[in-house]
Order: sequence, then structure tokens, then C-alpha cells
Amino acid sequence: MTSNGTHTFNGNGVTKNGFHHNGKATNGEKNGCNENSTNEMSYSYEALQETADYLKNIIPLVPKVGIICGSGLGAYWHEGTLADALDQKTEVPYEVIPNFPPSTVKGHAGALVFGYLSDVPVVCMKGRFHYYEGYPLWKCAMPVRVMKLLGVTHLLATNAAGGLNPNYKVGDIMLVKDHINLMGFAGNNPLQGPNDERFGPRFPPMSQAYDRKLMNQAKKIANDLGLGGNIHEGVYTCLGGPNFETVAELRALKVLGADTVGMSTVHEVITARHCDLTVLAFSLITNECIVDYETQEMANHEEVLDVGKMRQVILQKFVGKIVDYISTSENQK
Ligand SMILES: O=P(O)(O)O[C@H]1O[C@H](CO)[C@@H](O)[C@H]1O
Ligand code: HPA
Repeated sequence: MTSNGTHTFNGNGVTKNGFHHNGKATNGEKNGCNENSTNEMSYSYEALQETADYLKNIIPLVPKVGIICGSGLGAYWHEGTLADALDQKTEVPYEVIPNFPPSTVKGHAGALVFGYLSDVPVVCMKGRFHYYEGYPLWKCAMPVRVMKLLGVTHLLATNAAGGLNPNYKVGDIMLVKDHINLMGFAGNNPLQGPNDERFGPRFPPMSQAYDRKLMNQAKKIANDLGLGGNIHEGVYTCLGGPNFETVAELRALKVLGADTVGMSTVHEVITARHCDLTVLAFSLITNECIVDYETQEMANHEEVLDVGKMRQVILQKFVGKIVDYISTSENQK
């Protein structure tokens, strides 16, 4: 335990279940992956149960809400992130958790942080897994299934995104009312491979992926926090990255109906809805997308991080109140 009361696990004595840090099996066994003859396609239910059991043994709470901290909400190691603000924290680095891939983005924190936010037990993913890191989508989204097995009922997925909608300004928040699964258009989906009905159905609907009641409440909360002029509802789309988009690509995305663009979230939400988690997601607009050839500025990751830090205090209040609402509205059922 550190002086601020945070428990951090170093994983002594923990086996990584046959996976190297690149997620490949090390001992020739199946190691928790359902495999067909050519590809690893998913983690088995049992492997994820083992991951959840490991965590249950070391954490003193049952998380109700899972929060994915995107680049705008403290995915990086710096002071004052949302995960830092939890009460009675227990921090578990990804590298000690059986079956977890390591986070490879430079400076990206890689830890599950358990604790209380607004007196509600939560788990924060401090740093997420992206497709551009070289992980398949099912691996990127695996922590969502682990959250489900831990007892989480609600997923709050946050991201940093470029604003395509000309009404959006840097620092604004867009509640995601829908997404366009562009990688799915190309046949890439986190639910590909064998389906285990214990998680969810083979063909899950995705027409109401984002919870309308939670979105309405989040808008009210934003208004109460004085964010009335900075809150929007729109459509998020995810490309694989890691390069930022060309002008022609951004113009095409606009025509398709996207309001923001990023490199995450969609596969996490699909996985969450598959296992029946209630989902709220929002984008922090960290840059305006450049849709003309005259502009000299270029999208860059430093700007994304700076805007995230600039907005972290208000975003934490926003998330704290949403979590409080989730717990009180559930209690009233
Ligand atoms: O979606 P999050 O993780 O918030 O991060 C966004 O910011 C990074 C680009 O700057 C990309 O990883 C993009 O997806
Ligand atoms: N494009 C893709 N991903 C992003 C962006 C962007 O403009 N900003 C933050 N993440």
C-alpha cells in the first residue's frame, strides 16, 4: 500500500497463462483461446472467467460501472486523472493480470483501477487496447467481457475524437447516439469466430446500442454543470488508425453521416451490447477535422492529449454525476 492508500499489485507468483506479451501462446497449448486451424479467434469463456476470478480474489469490491478512460480522460500517466480520483483505490497493472495484453501506446497507462466514484463501486480501464497496436478487435475488447464477469452492469466508454460536424468546437462533448462500424464494413468485427451463448447471442441487434435514458440524463447533467453550449449528440465512427485521416477520407465520412472520428470504442460497445451491458459513450472533441486542402494545421496526438488535460476536471465531475445517477436510478427500480 502506498502513502495515498492505493494498493498496487505486482503480480508476484502470477502466471500469464501461456501468453507472451504479444498475446501469443508460449507453450503450444490452447491457453484460453478458441482457435480454428489458422487463427486465434477469441478468448474462451473459461479463460476470461479465470481472469475475473484472479481479480475477484484481490479486489475488495464488486464494480457496478465500468469506465474506459480514453485519451481525453486520463489514459496517460499524468496527475489528476479520473482513476486517480477514485476513493479506496486498488490498481492492478495489465501485465500482472492473466490473459491481459499489455498496453503498447507510448505513455499510455495500463492498469485496471478499482475504487469508489460518487460512493459507487467502479472499475476504470486506465488505457485501452487499440487495433493499431496490432491486436485483433476481439482482443481489444476483451476487458469488457471481464468487466461483465466481475459484475459490471453499465459501461461508460469515453474517447478523444476529431470533430467532423462543423458545429463542434474543441473541448466540446458529443454523446454518442449511434456509431458506424466502418471496420465491420470490411468484414472485421470483435464478435467474429465461435460464439459462446454464455456471453450473448450469435446475431445481436445493434439498433439501440446507446441507452437513451442515460443520454437524456447526461444532457441534463451537462446543463447543470454549465456545459449546455458544449454538449451534442451525434454519430461516432472508428477507423483502424494509426494515421490520422486524409481530407478525402474525412469528406467521405461526413457524407456517410459521421459527426466524430476516432480509433476506438465501436468494438468495445459491440462487445458490451452482446453481453447485455447498458452503454453510455461520449467523445471529447480534441481537434477539428481538416476538410480542406488550404489549412496548414495538421492533426496530432499532442494536441489530443493537451485538450484532454485541459478538460479533465470538468469531465471528471460529469462522469461522477453520471455514475451517481446510474446507481440511484437502479436503486429506485
Ligand atoms: O480513442 P482514444 O483511446 O480516446 O484515443 C484517440 O486518440 C488517439 C489519437 O490521438 C487514438 O488512439 C484515438 O482513438
Ligand atoms: N481522427 C482519428 N482519431 C482521433 C482524432 C482524429 O481526428 N482525434 C482524436 N482521435
